[in-house]
Amino acid sequence: MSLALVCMSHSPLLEFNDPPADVKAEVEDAFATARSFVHDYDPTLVVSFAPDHYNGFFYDLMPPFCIGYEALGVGDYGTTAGPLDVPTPIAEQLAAWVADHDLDVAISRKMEIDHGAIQPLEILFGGIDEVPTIPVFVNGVAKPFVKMSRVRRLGEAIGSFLATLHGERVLVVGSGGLSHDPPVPQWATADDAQRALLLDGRHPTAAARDARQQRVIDTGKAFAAGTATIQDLNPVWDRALMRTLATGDLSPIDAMTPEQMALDAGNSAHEVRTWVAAFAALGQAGPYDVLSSCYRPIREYIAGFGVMTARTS
Ligand SMILES: O=C(O)/C=C/c1cccc(O)c1O
Ligand SMILES: [Fe+2]
Repeated sequence: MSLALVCMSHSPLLEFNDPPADVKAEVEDAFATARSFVHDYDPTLVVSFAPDHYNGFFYDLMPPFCIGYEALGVGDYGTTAGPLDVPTPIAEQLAAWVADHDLDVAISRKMEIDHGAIQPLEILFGGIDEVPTIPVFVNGVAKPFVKMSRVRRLGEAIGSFLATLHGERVLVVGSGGLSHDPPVPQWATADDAQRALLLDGRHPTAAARDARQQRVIDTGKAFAAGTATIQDLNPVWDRALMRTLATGDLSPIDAMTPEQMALDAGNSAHEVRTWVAAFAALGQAGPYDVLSSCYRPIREYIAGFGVMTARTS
């Protein structure tokens, strides 16, 4: 049984802030390469590892991982709102398999997902319900964070299940990272209004959503102009991680700690957990080859921006 993988940074600023034309063209090329890879592979099932940014998961109940049995996009930053085509019986079997492999994963029969999960589906497939998709939430924003070894083990457990699905062509997607520090509030430093959002800010008014998003868009513009106070991108860290993922030996990642990751690469660098889970899943089908790999630090997007495709050898 073979598996295929696309890992990509996401940024809600793709449609709002423009980097220099050559950089934008490089990103478009990387997306086109990934699209063509996916088109040739022609997946029958997608498993999407993605974080959330306090649009679907809040501190009233924040799991480290959650498998969606049904899911819908919330429509932040102009992304598609509405239901995904989730194959519920397969998602249920997946959750049972993962539980049987000693991993404690939440499930949701109504998972609300944001740009983190929606953007790759739109970019790769042109829509959110084109191919049956099981969304797997991997917390990459809200402390506390589980160990990286736990993320690797989740990916391995999911990959070992996918390897049993004869007759399916499964694409695993990891969405997020790499180094970046967008102005997502942190509980410890949040004011009262921000804490209310972090606690249970589901379904904001359009005005509240616009205000929140405008702050991020403005920060991206200021970051590009050199006037933002957020932590800088770290291309050395990003490229090193991409090299490790490409080797097929993910064991060095177990030593990464959340504290050091945030210091080195920003508070949202934890989103790389999705890449680690996706590569760990891919590795369960045997050795793999990275077929394309592209990287640019892009301040306009507030993202160390990487796109990788890989496939079982
Ligand atoms: O508005 C948010 O919550 C997040 C914005 C953002 C900005 C840049 C890169 C990312 O991965 C983001 O999620
Ligand atoms: Fe993000």
